[in-house]
Amino acid sequence: MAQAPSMDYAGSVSSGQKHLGCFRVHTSSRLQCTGYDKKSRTNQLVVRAISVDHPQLDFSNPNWKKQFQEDFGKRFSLPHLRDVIDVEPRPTTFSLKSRTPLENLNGSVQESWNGYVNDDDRVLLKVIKFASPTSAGADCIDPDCSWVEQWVHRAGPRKQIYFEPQYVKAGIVTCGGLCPGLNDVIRQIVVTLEKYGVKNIVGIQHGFRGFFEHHLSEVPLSRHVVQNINLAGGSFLGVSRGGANISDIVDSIQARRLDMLFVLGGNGTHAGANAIHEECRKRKLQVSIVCVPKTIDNDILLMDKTFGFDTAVEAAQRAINSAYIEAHSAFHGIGLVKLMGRSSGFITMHASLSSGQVDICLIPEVPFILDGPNGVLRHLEHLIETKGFALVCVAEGAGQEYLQKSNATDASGNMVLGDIGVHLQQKIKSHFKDIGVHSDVKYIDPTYMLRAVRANASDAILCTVLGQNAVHGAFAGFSGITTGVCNTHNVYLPIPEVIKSTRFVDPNSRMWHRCLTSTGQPDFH
Ligand SMILES: Nc1ncnc2c1ncn2[C@@H]1O[C@H](COP(=O)(O)OP(=O)(O)OP(=O)(O)O)[C@@H](O)[C@H]1O
Ligand SMILES: O=P(O)(O)OC[C@H]1O[C@](O)(CO)[C@@H](O)[C@@H]1O
Ligand SMILES: [Mg+2]
Repeated sequence: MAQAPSMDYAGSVSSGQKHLGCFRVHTSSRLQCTGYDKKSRTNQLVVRAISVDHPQLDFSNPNWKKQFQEDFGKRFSLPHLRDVIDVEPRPTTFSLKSRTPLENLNGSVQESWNGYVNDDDRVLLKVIKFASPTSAGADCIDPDCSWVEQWVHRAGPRKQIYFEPQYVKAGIVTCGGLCPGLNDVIRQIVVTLEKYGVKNIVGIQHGFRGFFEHHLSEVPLSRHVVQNINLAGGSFLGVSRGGANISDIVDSIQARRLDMLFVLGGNGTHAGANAIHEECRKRKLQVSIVCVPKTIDNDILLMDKTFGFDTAVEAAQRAINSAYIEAHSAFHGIGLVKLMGRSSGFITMHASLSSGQVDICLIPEVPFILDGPNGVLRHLEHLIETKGFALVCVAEGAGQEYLQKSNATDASGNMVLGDIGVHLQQKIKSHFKDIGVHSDVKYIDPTYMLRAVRANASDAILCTVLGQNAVHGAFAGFSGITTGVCNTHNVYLPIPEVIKSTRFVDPNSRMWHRCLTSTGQPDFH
């Protein structure tokens, strides 16, 4: 039997006269809160959409919103070099007019229009006002789902910078697994640095290992070197997992005399980059550490999407369409496709939605049972009976409770998963054999084909924006930040806020409901 998502006690909230006990649901970033119901004399589920960040807020206090916003402002304020060292700003060298910065032809300073981002510019993080915690996808702070503005910092070039470009040495490193668009981001970082006037740009090879494995030398980078690297997939600098000894890395940063480090990676890389930033602060180094989130899994909090995701979804279409053709042409054909997504089902959900051919979409966030009248296998029987074939799309992290746990981890400490695709294939085959119905199961696992391709057009644009904004963030003196897109606008976020947890598909969201509408699948529990 598949288990319901596990829950931990996460504190209590007060709402009016009610005192609610709240539990964190492990597959979501929400809390479920229960309160005593006088009528039934039992604890009842009162609300299931309170943000996990503030279970301690007293909502009966009329000032709670102010308190929340103050705290939010602190959490999302961007760490800056001047917080720990004396650094003076200077006028930017990043010219939007390809002429002397901030000057007209006659030499007078141009005040009216400048095209730079003001340090006080903000972007609204949440844009829906949910009328009730029961609204689809509701993400509430208090049990009444009150509207509270949550502002984050806008990304982009500032008028004032904190480095003298001609003396800057900048490094770029790509960590974790591959992702379409890595080369596009590297390229944009290099050309933007050059636009500021930076001449010393180097690539660190094979992730964090490149900092201390001596045979991995620095790769000099320039517009000329990176000109065409976006035409191929992979990483021009190489990637790796593991090998993040923070103190050694910071020693290496000092020895190399790096002033800026651009770190491209997922959750693990962001944790590493933040630790590097903290160590640099401790040593009072004038070094900016800026991340660009990279993951086909789209599992980074707060962002609309990460680069590479769209391309991976597109690459998955070939596998899904092939499985469909095979299943459709075979007698009682069942196509089964397993797609990447260690703990989040975004690729599988979006690929299923995009193809429109999938009958059953299985993701880690939504538990399912295989056997019994409500199970996946019974529904497959129904599909074979009614339409003669079926197509299943499963995320690699789904249904792990059905598989033997090995407790093995990769070099970065990520859990090595069991193969749900092979398990499902065997279960489906033996089920149809047992009930005496012919079936022809065709299993496709495209694995790395999803991420070893070059970025598609929309990801290439996203990479361009992110790469450029990363450089603007470093020159603006921020460190320990990452850059992303929130509600279509470009922002800087402090790293700890995006790695509080993995981002999951919300089973109460409209997108998951759309997927269910499209597949027509029932609840498998
Ligand atoms: N908590 C952590 N603290 C410091 N460093 C970490 C942490 N977790 C992972 N790292 C380091 O970050 C690098 C990348 O981590 P990981 O292999 O998990 O990839 P990732 O960035 O999460 O990307 P992907 O989406 O491909 O998994 C590795 O060198 C790893 O050692
Ligand atoms: O085999 P590797 O390189 O460790 O990468 C596998 C993992 O990388 C991811 O694509 C994330 O980048 C996961 O979906 C997958 O489990
Ligand atoms: Mg990871």
